[in-house]
Order: sequence, then C-alpha cells, then structure tokens
Amino acid sequence: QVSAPALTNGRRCVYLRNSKHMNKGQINGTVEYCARTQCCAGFYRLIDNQPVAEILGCDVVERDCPNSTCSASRNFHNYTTCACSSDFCNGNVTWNPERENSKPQRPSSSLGMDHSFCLVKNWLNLTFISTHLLEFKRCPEESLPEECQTSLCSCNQSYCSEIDFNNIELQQIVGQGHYSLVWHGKYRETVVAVKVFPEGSIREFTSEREVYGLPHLAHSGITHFLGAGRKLDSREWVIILELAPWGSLSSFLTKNTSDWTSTLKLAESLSGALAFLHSDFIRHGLHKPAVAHRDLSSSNVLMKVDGTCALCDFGCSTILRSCSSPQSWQRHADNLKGNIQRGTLCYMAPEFLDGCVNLSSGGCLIQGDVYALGLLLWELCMRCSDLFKGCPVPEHKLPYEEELGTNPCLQQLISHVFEKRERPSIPKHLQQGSVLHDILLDCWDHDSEARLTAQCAKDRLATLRLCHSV
Ligand SMILES: Nc1ncnc2c1ncn2[C@@H]1O[C@H](COP(=O)(O)OP(=O)(O)OP(=O)(O)O)[C@@H](O)[C@H]1O
Repeated sequence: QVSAPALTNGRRCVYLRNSKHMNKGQINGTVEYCARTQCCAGFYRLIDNQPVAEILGCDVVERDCPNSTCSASRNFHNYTTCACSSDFCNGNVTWNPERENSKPQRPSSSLGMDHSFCLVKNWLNLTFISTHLLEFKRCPEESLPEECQTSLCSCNQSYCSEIDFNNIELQQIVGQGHYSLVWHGKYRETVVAVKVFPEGSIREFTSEREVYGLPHLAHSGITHFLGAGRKLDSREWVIILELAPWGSLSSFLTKNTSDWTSTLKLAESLSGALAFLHSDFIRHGLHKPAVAHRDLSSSNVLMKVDGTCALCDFGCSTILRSCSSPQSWQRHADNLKGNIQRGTLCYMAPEFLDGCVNLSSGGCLIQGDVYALGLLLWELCMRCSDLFKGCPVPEHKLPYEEELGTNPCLQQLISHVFEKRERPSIPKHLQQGSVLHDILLDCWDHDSEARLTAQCAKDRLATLRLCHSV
C-alpha cells in the first residue's frame, strides 16, 4: 500500500525500476511524484498472458492519458503498456487483449507517446526470433486511383522493399505511438529504428510504407527509410528506419535549450523538410507527388545529430497525386469529410477543428500542415535561450498548454483557436515586425489561403540566418 501526501498539481505514480537518468519526478520509495505530467505509465512483460510490471513511473512526455485506470490491450512482442491519469493507477493494470482486427482509437488530443521506458538502458535486450521467412516479396494490394493512367504518374510506381528478418535484432524500446512500438535495433549490423505495427494498425503501416516508397523521397529532411515487411508467421508489420539517437523534437526540447543560431538551423531544416514533402516534381521520368503530412507535431519530428530535423510518421499522410482527375479528388474529399480530424488535436488548424474545411482541392491539407509548422516554429522559439536574455527560458510546453492546460478537449480548442482566434504568445524579444515573428503569424493565419507555403517560410528563415540576428 502506498501512502503519500496529496499534490495540488501533478501526479503520484507507483515507481519501479526506473533508471535515475530518466526519472521525471522525485522518488520516495515506491512513489514517484510527477510535477510536469498528469500521466503515470506502466510497462509490463506478459508471462502466461498475464502482465507483470517491469517499469512503473511518471510518463516522460505524455500529457494525454484520457483513461483514469491503467488498461492495457496491445501485445508488442509479449510486452504491453498503459498510460493513465489517476494517482497510482499504474500499480493496477487491467489486461484486455484487443481483438485481432480491432483498430487503435486515437485519443482526443493525441501525442506520440515517448513513454517513461523510452530511455531505459541496459535492462532490455530482446532478440527478434529470427527463423521466419519473408513475406514481403510482393507489394500488398492497395486501392489506387483508377484515373492514374500515365506512365509518369506516381501512383503507378509500386515500390517494394524487402527485409530479411533473420538480420533484425530488437534491443530496446525508444518510443511508442498510437499505432506502433519503435525499437532501437540492428539490421545487418547497422544500428536502426524498427517500427513494429500490430495487425490492427495495418492501415497506418500501409500509408506510411507507401509514402516512404515514393520515388525521390530520399531527402535529408525525411527520415531515411531502409525497408518494410511482414514476417510470414506473424501478424505484425515492420518498417526499418535510420535511428535518430536524440529521439523526437519534443523530447529534445524538453531536455535542451538552443541558442539563436541553432534555433534558426532547426527552424530552417524543419521548414525545408516540409517544403520538400509538399513538393511535386518529375525527375528522370519518375514522379514525386506532393504529400500532406496531416499529423505534424513535435513528437513526429526527429532530431538528427547534426542539429537539423527530419520528419517521420506518415501513417496519417495523404499523397496528393497530381495525375488524379478532379472527380477522383472529389471522391477522395468525400472520404475525407468523415475523417477530417486526424492527427494531434492541439496542432490542428482552426478550419479542421471546426470542420469547415474547403475540400475543393488537396491544398487545404497542405495549408493545415503549414499551420502546424507555425506552432512547431513557436515551440523552437520558446526554447531559444537568446530570446529570453536575462530571464529563465520557460520549460518546453505544447502549443496552448499554457492557456488550456495539458489535455484540452476539442470544444476548448474550437472556442480558443477558431472562435477567439487566439494563438500561442510569442516571446517579447521577437519584436513586432521582426522576420521570425511575421513568419509565425503568416504560418498560423486564420485564413488558410493567406498562409505561407513551407518553401516561403524556409526562404525567409534562410535570409534571417544570413543576417544572423534576432
Ligand atoms: N527513426 C527513429 N529514431 C528514433 N526514435 C524514433 C524513430 N521513429 C520514431 N521514433 C520515436 O518513436 C515515437 C513514435 O513514433 P511514431 O510517431 O512514428 O509512431 P506512431 O505509432 O505512428 O505514432 P503517432 O501516435 O504519432 O501516430 C516518436 O515520437 C519518436 O520518439
């Protein structure tokens, strides 16, 4: 039985086996006090199909845990996890294995979950059972627009990768999203990230693999794709990616501040990555269509060791095939109508929050991405030490967290962002009229048509870098 004083703010979680390095809160015996999160997390090994706690404590980054009790349902290689929002809830897990075909539900304000266990070192060393044959010799059937007739059209390029499962070794979990578990692993003796999707996440797997498989997608701003596949006797799907050792931008900003030069470098690389994703071109007879990310957040941007960013997580993305006829887009738009609120709620553009998106072309999805880019640039500014000279740099916060708390619901965001047209407050040092200040305003403009393109944001940031001053 755990007893601890009540906290006015934060959370008390059952604590077990966290390394000192990763503690988010203060430890007292079996209790961890978490000042910055409302979420407790648990990581359990399934023994005889029963969860046995391996790691318990505060959640490192997760601020969105709608369930007050700890309910685990997904089996990731005989491990399961939960995040929950009442004191000590992680001490009492309920295990309800999900039905094979059920799809994970994205909670209302979803954040990629960098769970507590993501930094755990030296305790987990699993090796993928490697006696399986590869099934991914052919691309799985996908429904592609019938209208795509020309040979230049990207939708006729069916790129397949093969991976040899005998050469994959899973070593340690580095992150968890709503659709997958991401491992630090080795593939053919190279250190990689292995993203494992349970069967229920086949749609996200297919979408992500399709984006990574587009021609000419190799770009410094897109996480490098090494292959995808499915083990013959397994219901799980796997994508192998270059490992970003510093993890997501969100965890980086939680732990680090940057000076002005590094902030600009990050901002420019981020805008350049999105500009590239949005670009549509034909080179060497192969078509790279525009892609709308649709789930841009600081959890879905990875930090590279050279101090630049790369986009990841294309599970919600839409490929905007320029070869599609207007009728085809209309059909796609009809499908989108019932599915418009994808992605992470606090990064969702006002028109998507309110559901009044002009779906006459795919441009609305691109404009939604640029709104999220504005919020990401704001997150970078808020951790820039040179913008807070003489005062402490504020802790990393998500957009609107200051104003609406850690887990705003749709109605709160509609009222704040759509109706009142509020935006996050910009540091005083970014004076009115300064280039960066204007870039933020122009990215998150209420009028989606008036927003910058990502390329324009990148170009403006490049001029700022040359001037090298705030
Ligand atoms: N290549 C990588 N290198 C290092 N860490 C990674 C890599 N890819 C993903 N991660 C970590 O895993 C987390 C989850 O990954 P990702 O967002 O791709 O999963 P998801 O299931 O699609 O999540 P979401 O809930 O955002 O849809 C990321 O936030 C990041 O912390």
